[in-house]
Amino acid sequence: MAASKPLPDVISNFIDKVSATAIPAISATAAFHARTQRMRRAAFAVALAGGALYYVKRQRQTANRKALVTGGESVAIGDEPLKVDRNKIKVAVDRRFLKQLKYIWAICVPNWHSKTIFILVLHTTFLVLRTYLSVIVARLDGRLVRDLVAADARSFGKGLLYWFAVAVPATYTNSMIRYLQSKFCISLRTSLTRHVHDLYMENNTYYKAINLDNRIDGADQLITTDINRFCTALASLYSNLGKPVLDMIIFNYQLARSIGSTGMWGLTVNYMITASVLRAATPAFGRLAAVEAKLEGDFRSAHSRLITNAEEIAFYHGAHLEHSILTRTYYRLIKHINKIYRIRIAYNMFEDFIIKYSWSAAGLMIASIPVFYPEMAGARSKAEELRLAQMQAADGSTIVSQLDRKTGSRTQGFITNKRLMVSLADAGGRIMYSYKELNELAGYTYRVYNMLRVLQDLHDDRYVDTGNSTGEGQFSIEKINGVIDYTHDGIKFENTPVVTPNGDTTLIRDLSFGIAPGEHLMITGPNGAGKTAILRTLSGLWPLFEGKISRPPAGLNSTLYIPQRPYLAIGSLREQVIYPHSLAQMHEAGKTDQDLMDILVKVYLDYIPAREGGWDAVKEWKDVFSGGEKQRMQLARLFYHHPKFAVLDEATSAVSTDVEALMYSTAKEEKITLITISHRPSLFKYHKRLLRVGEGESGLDWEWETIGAIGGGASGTNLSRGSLLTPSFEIEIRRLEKSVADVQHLKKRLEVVNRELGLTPPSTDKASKDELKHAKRTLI
Ligand SMILES: Nc1ncnc2c1ncn2[C@@H]1O[C@H](COP(=O)(O)OP(=O)(O)OP(=O)(O)O)[C@@H](O)[C@H]1O
Repeated sequence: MAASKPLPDVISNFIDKVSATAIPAISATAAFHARTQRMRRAAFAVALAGGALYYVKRQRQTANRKALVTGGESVAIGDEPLKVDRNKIKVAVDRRFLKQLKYIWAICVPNWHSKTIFILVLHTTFLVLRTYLSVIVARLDGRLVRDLVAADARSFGKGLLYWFAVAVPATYTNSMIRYLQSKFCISLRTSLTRHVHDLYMENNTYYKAINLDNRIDGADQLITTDINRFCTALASLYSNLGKPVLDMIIFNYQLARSIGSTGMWGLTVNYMITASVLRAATPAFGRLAAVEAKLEGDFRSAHSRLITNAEEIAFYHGAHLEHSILTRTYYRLIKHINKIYRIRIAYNMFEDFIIKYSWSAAGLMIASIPVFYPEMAGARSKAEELRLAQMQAADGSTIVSQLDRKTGSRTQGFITNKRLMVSLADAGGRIMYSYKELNELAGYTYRVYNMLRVLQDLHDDRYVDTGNSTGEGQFSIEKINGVIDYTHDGIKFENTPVVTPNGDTTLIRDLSFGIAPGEHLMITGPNGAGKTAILRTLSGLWPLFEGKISRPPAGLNSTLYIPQRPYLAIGSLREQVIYPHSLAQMHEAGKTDQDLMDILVKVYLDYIPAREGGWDAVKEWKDVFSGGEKQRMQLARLFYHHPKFAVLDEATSAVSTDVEALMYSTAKEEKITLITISHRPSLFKYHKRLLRVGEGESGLDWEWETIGAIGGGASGTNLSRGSLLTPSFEIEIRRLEKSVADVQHLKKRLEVVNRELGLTPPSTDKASKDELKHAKRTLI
């Protein structure tokens, strides 16, 4: 069923439609029946105005609707449609925008004595100074033209000297304004980036933003590009809006003294009408800017993915497909940018017409007031007229010189007023243009605000189910009831379900087991059964929906996790071994390069420093080391940090078995308790306990055993489920080996029987013949 419209909307639409059609219709009828020419004209004017207003409103509504439809559209470029999720973008210069801006401002300027405020005050001082200098320049201009008209060379020369004297502070002021605008922008960006980095890097927020909550995508683009755009837009808006507003106040005051109150009223009315017309005609630039920023992010992340996975893609010959993905993301962006440009053509024409041409005409008309209607002029013009009249009475000058003086004075007044008018029109224009910028700022504000709020939520472990989950699961990301106790000596799971972060899929039911230090544990099970998921839940990366986990406090020397995919950091060779320690921390821990070399001996990598040019060599290590070397480098970290518990998630899959065996023995000798996830039976012997997941018909059950204990499970009975106990692995291995031996035996018997029956041609190979003879002897 379609959602019904709220009543106020329905009523307001009805009123809109009736008034929009009724006003022009009634006025047009009145025009036909009007008795006098004047009445007819008036009725026509009302009909036209009503029609024009309705048209403008419809245009805006259609544009808004189109933007909303585009918000959820499937943009088809190339063969396949790519879904763009832009439904939720609602951006406008409204109260919500101000609230968002206030929130961000509080982060940028935490108190009134911060550096940003100092820059802002200095910036404002220079803006005031520039406005003051503009007034001086306008007056000087008028004076120079007056002296030219009056052919007064001395005064003209003096005026020129003043002109140059003003030029020095004026140019300095202009460049300082530009400099301080940039400083203001940098200061905002620094505060915001610092705040975001703090949020992002604490409490694994960067992990949660990707894996647990999909409210923001492309956090890298948001942090690197969108924050910068927001700060640039805000800083330039302050300049572009602050200065013209100041200009408007000062120039209006100056003009009022020349052109009088009638002129000022004219100016104000002109300003108000044009402002409302422009506002009505301004397209939704905020929303357009927000969508553009998102598409830029998509394009950029498509390129980053290519760089990160270059080798894999090259091996798969995936360039063709990747090329089409890049092209599609690029064309989606360009299609949107082109749309913005097309919208801008019509808007810029309209804006220029209003601001440049109609305002200039209005300005000229108003500036002519003191000339044509001296009685309507302002105080300064009247005082000038009075001064001229007094001079005329005092010196008894001739008619010609009186006229000269009058013309000179009017020219000065007109030029000064015109300059002020031009500056005023410029200021008004910039305020109008700023509306467009304000809209764009609203778009960036929306994105930055959204990112800040989501990061804060994730940082504080507040999640929102944004429709990511199917809702079919037993759990919800919004309700997390599990407890992690960080004060335990060993590791213990009590009735803990292991569930994917969206709460949809339970991977393991009711997991309960415990190990003490020294009880090495091996976790095994089919792919996708949730082995790594157990460790994600243990380390707090995935939510613990129910149950209790007890573990040692978090820290490198408490529990160290060695992941499936080796990670090599940016930095020197030394920093690969000590990661995530810094050099200072290494020194603090009392470790030397010789200690590091001893560690490399343990993992059979002692040839690396000499091969790579020493401990300080800096390279792209992920491209330098082979797969096995990368894994051994990770194990070197294990021996460096020497944790109480080490979690090895398929961490030796690329290492040869003999080296692997030596490393396991060393780790055990060094009293590191191992928790290994692996499918390799050769590793069983290094562990005491075995947890098998993916058991039972549903694949959600688990088994707990003691490795090497005949009639297994005895030592795990306190926590394990008796009904699920199986013989230990050792028994199973023996049983399997016996079965394999039987297979050989039966194969040979089959061969003999076949030969006897003549179903297989006799072998000519001597070795085979001998083998057959031997088989006959032993089997028959
Ligand atoms: N962020 C996530 N959101 C939802 N499901 C996820 C997420 N990460 C992993 N999964 C799913 O959880 C399941 C268990 O993943 P896990 O990595 O624990 O498997 P595993 O048992 O370690 O498998 P393998 O032996 O292949 O490494 C998989 O089906 C996987 O697709």
